Amino acid sequence: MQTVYIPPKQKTPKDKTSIHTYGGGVWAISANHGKTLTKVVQFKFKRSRTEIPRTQKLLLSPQQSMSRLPVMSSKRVLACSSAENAQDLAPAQKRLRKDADPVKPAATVIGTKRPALAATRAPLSRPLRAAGAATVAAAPSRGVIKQSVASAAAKGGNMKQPVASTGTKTGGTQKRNPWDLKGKVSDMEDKVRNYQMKVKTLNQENEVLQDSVSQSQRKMVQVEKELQIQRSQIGEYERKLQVLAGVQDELEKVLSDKNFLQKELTNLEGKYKVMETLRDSQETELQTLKMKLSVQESTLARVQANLRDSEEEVRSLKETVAQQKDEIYAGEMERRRLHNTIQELKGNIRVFCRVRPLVGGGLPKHIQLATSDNKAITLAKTEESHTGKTADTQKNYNFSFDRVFGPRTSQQEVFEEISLLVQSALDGYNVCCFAYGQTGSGKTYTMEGDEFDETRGVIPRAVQQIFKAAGKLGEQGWEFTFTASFVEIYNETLRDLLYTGKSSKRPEHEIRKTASNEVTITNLTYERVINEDQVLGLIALANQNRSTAQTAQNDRSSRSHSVFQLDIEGVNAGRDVKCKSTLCLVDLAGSERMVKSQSQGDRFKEMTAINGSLSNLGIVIAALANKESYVPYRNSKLTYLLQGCLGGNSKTLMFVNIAPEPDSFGETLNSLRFASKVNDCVIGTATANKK
Ligand SMILES: Nc1ncnc2c1ncn2[C@@H]1O[C@H](COP(=O)(O)OP(=O)(O)OP(=O)(O)O)[C@@H](O)[C@H]1O
Repeated sequence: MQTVYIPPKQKTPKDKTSIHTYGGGVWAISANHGKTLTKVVQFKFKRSRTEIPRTQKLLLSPQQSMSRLPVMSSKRVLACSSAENAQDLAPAQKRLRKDADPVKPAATVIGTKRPALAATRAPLSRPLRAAGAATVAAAPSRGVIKQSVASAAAKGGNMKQPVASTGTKTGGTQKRNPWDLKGKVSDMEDKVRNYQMKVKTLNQENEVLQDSVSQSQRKMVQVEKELQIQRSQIGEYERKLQVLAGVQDELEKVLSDKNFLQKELTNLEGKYKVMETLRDSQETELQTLKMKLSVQESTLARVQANLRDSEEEVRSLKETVAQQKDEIYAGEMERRRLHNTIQELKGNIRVFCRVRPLVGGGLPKHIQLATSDNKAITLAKTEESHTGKTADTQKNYNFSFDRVFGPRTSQQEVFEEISLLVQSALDGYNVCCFAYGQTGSGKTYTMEGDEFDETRGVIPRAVQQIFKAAGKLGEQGWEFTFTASFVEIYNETLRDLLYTGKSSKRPEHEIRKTASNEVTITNLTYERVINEDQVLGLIALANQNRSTAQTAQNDRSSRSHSVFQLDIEGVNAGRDVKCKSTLCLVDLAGSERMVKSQSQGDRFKEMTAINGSLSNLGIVIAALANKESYVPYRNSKLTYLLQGCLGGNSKTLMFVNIAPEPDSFGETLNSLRFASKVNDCVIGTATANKK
């Protein structure tokens, strides 16, 4: 007989080691997840009075323990199949430890010489109570386990109480006498049978528990799968949560925007109300305006009807105007024709005589002007008797001219007589007006005059008339261009009076005739002018430039001819008519004789040139009057320059200016004689330069 038990003093260590039976062995499994598995087997055989003297303690790994499990026949065994099983059973062990007393991990093996007693391998997971009652750690059902344990405990309790077949009883069990070995053997055999039945029962329970464990494992696998699914779902939920967090942020932003928009909406609503009010007022105003508009439209309709009538009237008037323009043009042409006829009747070369007033006013006795008309002048000379015995004789020199102006004749009256000639210049006729007379006789006064309006001479007044008449002709479709030049002839040398460059670089000039037989001067300034002021400016410039060489009698201007020319070109595009003419205004040099001036040197040269040019002027005029085949224009610069204005295609006016002083009698007589010769000339009929 042998008895296996765990001594009460061997407590389960507080290091959470649990005790299990397996394979007929008793196992102490530490709490480190079964990695350290201690096999505790304690056999205590009581053979007669012999006691197994020593306790055997084995420390094995789970694998070793599995391969070296001892065989236990009818002993209580604590076992563990493997570390893995130990891990699986750990939670149940914890529960068991709460109920069971701690079991000392060490096991004492009694009777190691009888391992065959544990031949039947016990099923896994059968923890035992320290007091001998076994507890199954990995029981699938707590109730089952407890029941089994209770049963085992009850049986264990019986196990601890040896049955005495013979002998005295101790505690209800008959105690056999020491010598009753047979009885003892019988008791032991009973015990063995009990244990075998118990083992059988335990094996059955163990199978049930294994089934339960495998079910639990399957469930656990399923639970793990579910756990995995739930984890993945959790992951999915977390992702969704993140998305939802983003959505929440968006939502917050949207809410913020919404609040902002709400405020904006509130503001806009306020503005909208204001606009509505404004709209209402504007609608009212619009209605008023519509009413006004309808009134205006009706008015407009009336006005448009009136306008149509007016347009019709305007068309009619335009036709009338055009007709009248034609009539005006025809009248203008007729006026020109008549004007030209009158000029021709008056003679294409006319002579006006003008007597300068005396310094103190009045008229000297030797100059007598006709009172009947203004065309005669008598120069009377009283000749004293050489013997003194006879009375003084008076010799009269009578001259008649186209017009004689007395000393009181104003500049305006003088100009009125020549204004018709100036008009001819715009009609396309060449017009030449020159002043002849001795120095100081009033030539410059007649041609240029003074600065003031009343005393202005022929040139400024002619220029004024030209531009005024050109403006009026513009209404009839005429467009004019004017080109001015101012040249001085001194000692038969041409000088540009409009020159503005350095005097050292003053160019020389020559008179040339163009292919169209027009006279032109090389290197001369031809200034395009568009109004009267420009021309007056040029005249002022010319006066500045004019040479003023002083002499005993007068300045140089007296001994030079100044020629102002205004070239006029007119175009009437509507009637396809052009005209071209030149207005030539000449202030001749003084015509006094050399004897009187007692000229010497340069003065003599000057006078020779002057007399030459003036006498040549008379010769040319006479040649023209006599219709000679050869007219010596080129004998002097003056006649050469005035060739275009003196020919048959021009209207010429000569002023003969006479000084009233008695000592100028001779020069006056000479001037009047010269003028009378010119006046007797009848130059051919002038024709307008029209194309
Ligand atoms: N009709 C006039 N009424 C008033 N003063 C006049 C008249 N004619 C000439 N005079 C004056 O007589 C003076 C001499 O006249 P002006 O200079 O015109 O003579 P001129 O013939 O041009 O002399 P020159 O040949 O030297 O140029 C000037 O002071 C001028 O103002």
